[in-house]
Amino acid sequence: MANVKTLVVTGHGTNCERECAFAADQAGSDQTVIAHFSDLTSDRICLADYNFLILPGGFLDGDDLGSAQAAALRWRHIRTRRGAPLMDELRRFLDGGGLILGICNGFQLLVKLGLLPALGGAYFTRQVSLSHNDSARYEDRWVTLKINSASPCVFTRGLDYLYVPVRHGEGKLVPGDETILDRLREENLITLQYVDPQTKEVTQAYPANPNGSPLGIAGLTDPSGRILGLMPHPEAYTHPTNHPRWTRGETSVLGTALLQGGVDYLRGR
Ligand SMILES: NC(=O)CC[C@H](N)C(=O)O
Repeated sequence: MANVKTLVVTGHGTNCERECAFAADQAGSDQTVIAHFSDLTSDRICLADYNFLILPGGFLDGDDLGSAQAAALRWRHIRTRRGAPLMDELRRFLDGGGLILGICNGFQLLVKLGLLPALGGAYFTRQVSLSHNDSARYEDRWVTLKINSASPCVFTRGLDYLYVPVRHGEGKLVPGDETILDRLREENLITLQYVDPQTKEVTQAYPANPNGSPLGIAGLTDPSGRILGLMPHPEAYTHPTNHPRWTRGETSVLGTALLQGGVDYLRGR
């Protein structure tokens, strides 16, 4: 039974690292560390010592050049103090069976690094982007999500619907070419979709879909199912009283369930 060692990477404008670490602990992570990005490059922190990497939400580099765009370049081109490219460590982390969860700004980083969706196993090749919401506004409210049970994603096993908050300005998925949406469907890499809260039908219509993402795409996985990126914030729903209508007795599956799925997978359950 593997110990779950979680690394939450912060710095350069992230703002959800403490919530993410709290949710990881709640999901049963044995060891959870919040580290600045520079700790990775100064070799104070080594990715190889962890098996669960969380890229939290926030405003990396102030969303200048587009959300997570500069951060993706930083990850892609920086070397650690020992001289090795950080990307080599990330590759080894994935080859070694590590899990990655990217939330909101973290999801934006994963697509801009080309780690999601990795259609056809083409990792580190950018195939989609996340860009400005159709509303041209920052959207900050709760949404209903449907989970695709046919997806290989290890985080969402056993879940059907989630009710969680979104807070983003750039959440609309933009495919790199006209074949991508079909391929995402065929390879079952669409893990989470916005649905109408009444009919539970997948929707591209505002406001149930906060950004106009095609096919209601709210979250994607990779072919291994060990990487999940999503625009909504599961780590913001860790207690029943986070639910906007808890005083009326309303409740639902906590967002923590997603992190729990990752922890259970690492434990071999
Ligand atoms: N909460 C977030 O992570 C927001 C991500 C990004 N800054 C956006 O507005 O789209």
